[in-house]
Amino acid sequence: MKVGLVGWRGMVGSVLMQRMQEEKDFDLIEPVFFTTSQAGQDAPIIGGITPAEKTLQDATDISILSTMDVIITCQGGDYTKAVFPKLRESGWDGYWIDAASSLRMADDAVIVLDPVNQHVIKDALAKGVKNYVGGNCTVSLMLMAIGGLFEKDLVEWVSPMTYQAASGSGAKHMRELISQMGAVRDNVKDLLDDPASAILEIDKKTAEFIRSSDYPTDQFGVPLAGSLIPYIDSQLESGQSREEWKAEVETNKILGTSDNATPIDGICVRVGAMRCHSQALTIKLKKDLPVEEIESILAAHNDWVKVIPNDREVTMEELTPAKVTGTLSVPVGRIRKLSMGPEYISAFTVGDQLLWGAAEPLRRMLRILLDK
Ligand SMILES: NC(=O)C1=CN([C@@H]2O[C@H](COP(=O)(O)OP(=O)(O)OC[C@H]3O[C@@H](n4cnc5c(N)ncnc54)[C@H](OP(=O)(O)O)[C@@H]3O)[C@@H](O)[C@H]2O)C=CC1
Ligand SMILES: N[C@@H](CC(=O)OP(=O)(O)O)C(=O)O
Repeated sequence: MKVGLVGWRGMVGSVLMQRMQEEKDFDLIEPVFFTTSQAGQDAPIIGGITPAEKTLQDATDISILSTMDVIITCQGGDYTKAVFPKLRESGWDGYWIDAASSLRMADDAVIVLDPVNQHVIKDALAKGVKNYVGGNCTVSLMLMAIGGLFEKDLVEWVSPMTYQAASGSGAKHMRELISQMGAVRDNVKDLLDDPASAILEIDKKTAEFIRSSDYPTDQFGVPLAGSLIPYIDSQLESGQSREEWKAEVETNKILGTSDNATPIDGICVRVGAMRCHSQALTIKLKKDLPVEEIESILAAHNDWVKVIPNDREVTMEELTPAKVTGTLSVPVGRIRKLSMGPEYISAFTVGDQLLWGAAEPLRRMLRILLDK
């Protein structure tokens, strides 16, 4: 299979390349590397495979793109909007696998997260659907964590309150978060070095610095380190942010449930984590189940979810971005009955936003096509 790779050197694309090497996907495909800015430069040798096309191909050239059996793009929504319609209009009938959100809600596209919706993907393939799009990171990570409850039709509604990492905004934002962290410390270094200095002086100097124009905020526009940003993506008429809107529409589409049957709504917040999104979930179940049964349903759902007992020490060790970052593990813990009633439970989950949140569902979709 000739597989065109677009966006492979970006942040999501690089994670995809890493995973494809680890899983030896390159042994099974004929890769062709595309670029929007470096056409003609040397193509990379990834996974020990020298590509047949030894130079980077122009990612806007419809005639070259249309010779691909599959195109995987992590290039972003603007690229998809500019190239995809022209490619289809040219008569190209290959498989389009995309990380961007632009095509997600289109009728002829499936949102892919195969540990959760393999049946939806298989049905779509049988019907000849050719467009497969990765879901929003918070949505995919929530479903990897509590997919078992949805599978057993136990969920009446969910309210996810998110703690989203800087990586969701892109590589430059990750760099800025670290710059902010370093700047905060540098600003009070002398006071920190002096054990006799007053904490309120350190605090005052820090607060003034974070609010000042000297604080590096070119990317986020406002402070993140030492603060947080309670708004992600654009503003909608409904009062939701676009990120919040995605929770309900994408979850229901992934699950193949019609008319947004399961309400899912909460507030999305950016925090100073690097690449792991966390979410505190309030879940109303359709019936009262013992916590042990809920835990075993969650644990049995897929190979990556890991139920963390609601114990202080284990939770502090296991249920954090610091622990999970760079791994495919999706721990879920803090599972307990809430005082609102026996059907109301809490849960807290963490997942790597670039792996299950972005690259991994795309990689696995390619594998599904290869195994077809
Ligand atoms: N960030 C995220 O968390 C998520 C992102 N996505 C989707 O993936 C898209 C891409 O995101 P992301 O990977 O963060 O974007 P990046 O900005 O890291 O990469 C996008 C493109 O920028 C170009 N580029 C220019 N300069 C550089 C450089 N110095 N290093 C690497 N690439 C460079 C590359 O294209 P070229 O080679 O053509 O110049 C690259 O493919 C998003 O727009 C979004 O649609 C989806 C889920 C999560
Ligand atoms: N919006 C997400 C990242 C992202 O790219 O989402 P989407 O794929 O839905 O555009 C975040 O900021 O964390």
